[in-house]
Amino acid sequence: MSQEDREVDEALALVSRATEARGAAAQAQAPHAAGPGAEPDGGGGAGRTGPAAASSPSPARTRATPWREARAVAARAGGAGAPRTRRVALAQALGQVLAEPLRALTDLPSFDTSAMDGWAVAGPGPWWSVGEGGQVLAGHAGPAALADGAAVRIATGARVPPDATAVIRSEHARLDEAQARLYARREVVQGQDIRPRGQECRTGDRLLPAGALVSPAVLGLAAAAGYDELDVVPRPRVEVLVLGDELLNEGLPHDGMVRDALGPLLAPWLRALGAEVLATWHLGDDAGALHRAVTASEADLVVTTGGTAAGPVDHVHPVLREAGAELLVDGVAVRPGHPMLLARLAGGAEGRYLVGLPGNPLAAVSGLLTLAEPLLRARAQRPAPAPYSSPVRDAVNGHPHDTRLVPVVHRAGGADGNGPEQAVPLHYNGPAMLRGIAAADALAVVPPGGARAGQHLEILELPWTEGRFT
Ligand SMILES: Nc1nc2c(c(=O)[nH]1)N[C@H]1C(S)=C(S)[C@@H](COP(=O)(O)OP(=O)(O)OC[C@H]3O[C@@H](n4cnc5c(N)ncnc54)[C@H](O)[C@@H]3O)O[C@H]1N2
Ligand code: MOO
Repeated sequence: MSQEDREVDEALALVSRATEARGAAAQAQAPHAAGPGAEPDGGGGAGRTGPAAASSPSPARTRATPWREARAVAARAGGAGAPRTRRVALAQALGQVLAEPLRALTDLPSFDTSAMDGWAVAGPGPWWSVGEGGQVLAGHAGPAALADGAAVRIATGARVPPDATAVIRSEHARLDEAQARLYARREVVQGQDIRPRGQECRTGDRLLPAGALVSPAVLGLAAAAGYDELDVVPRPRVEVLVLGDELLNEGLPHDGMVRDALGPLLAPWLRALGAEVLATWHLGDDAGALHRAVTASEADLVVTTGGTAAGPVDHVHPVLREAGAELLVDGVAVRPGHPMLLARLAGGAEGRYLVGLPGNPLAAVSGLLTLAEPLLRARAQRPAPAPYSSPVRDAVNGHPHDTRLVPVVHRAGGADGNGPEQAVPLHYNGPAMLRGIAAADALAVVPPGGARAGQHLEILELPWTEGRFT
């Protein structure tokens, strides 16, 4: 490993082989993430739980939904209700998905077009130069038909005159000005450098399917194909409620208070998942305020942070009960993040939902990807990315019963760095830590029991690596 690699490893806090070898040996006894910077799973809650909690059955454990099933439940919830569509001006469609297939409103090109600056010619040469020194320019109405044996100057993008048989690039032609005769410097092939009408598409051709993400290139294609507006799936509206009296919005932590790490993280992350974020509210630990906010919200999805566990100020469960919500997922067999929940809120013909994220920051990210992401994806009718897996460079400790989500970076394998890509697990993956995920490219899905070095693990990309634009 070069010095530079070492520095990168250090900067990204990568798990060292030595650490993992130790960890793998200890795996059978110790279910938790090992190595410097890792915390015992479930140990982020200010010492309220010990390492033994994960392996001793608890009420939460018995009703925890398996990780994959929890994602499927969330996707089904997001997909419930009638499909929705909204017509927006082209520029507003960026980053949204097409509600209808994009069909060409015109042939493209819509006329026979010169692909080069040069001469349009009819029949075999040499040709008489016609047009009195003028030329056929792009953006002009139909030129006159070209007589057999004639040549006229033409610009790239101009309409090719009727009866022209080829275009000769200016550098491949020689004009004898005295005689007004044009000679080709090389063989001329019928149709050369003419883009025939309809070469790219015919009117009505399906250019893209419904569900395609409107990228900058799609905007360009839609404009070329004649669109001023597009029918897109409206972004799901999300409201974020940050709970906790101990949270500060600025400055250094002091007197047992900590900075709110989730308010700044959630709104842009949710936007990257295709949502429109209506607001982020800081509600403290006030059950009344939470009840009012949940019942009054007009969002399709309310996301809360903190208050999911069973502490004295953990108000999410009681407030949901009081609000007549139906719990669809109440705890997930995943680390971190197992207290996460999904509820269907009363009211709203198309279904309104609440995702309760645990307060520990990486646990909240886990809940975001486990419950909010599939729900929003289905609601926005975005197709799920093709699942993919990557071999993990180092062994990763597993939880005995639960799935683990572990931040990883993608790195080329092999001693020379030219081998196939591997996922390298990062340090600082404890539930209360963001240091690992902030350096990560993705999260690896580690099955119960852990993974061997080289084992293929499912990879969850972070949404900004998927190329979202908003
Ligand atoms: N008796 C038990 N206690 C806990 C359990 C359990 O099963 N039994 N689970 C632990 C696990 S695991 C997690 S995760 C947390 C979930 O707790 P809550 O969702 O109720 O979250 P809080 O108690 O409000 O906060 C937990 C932790 O996170 C900090 N926090 C909260 N919000 C933020 C924020 N916006 N930015 C930064 N940090 C935040 C908070 O200060 C606490 O340190 O419960 C365990 N306990
Ligand atoms: O382990 Mo908790 O689920 O810290 O996230």
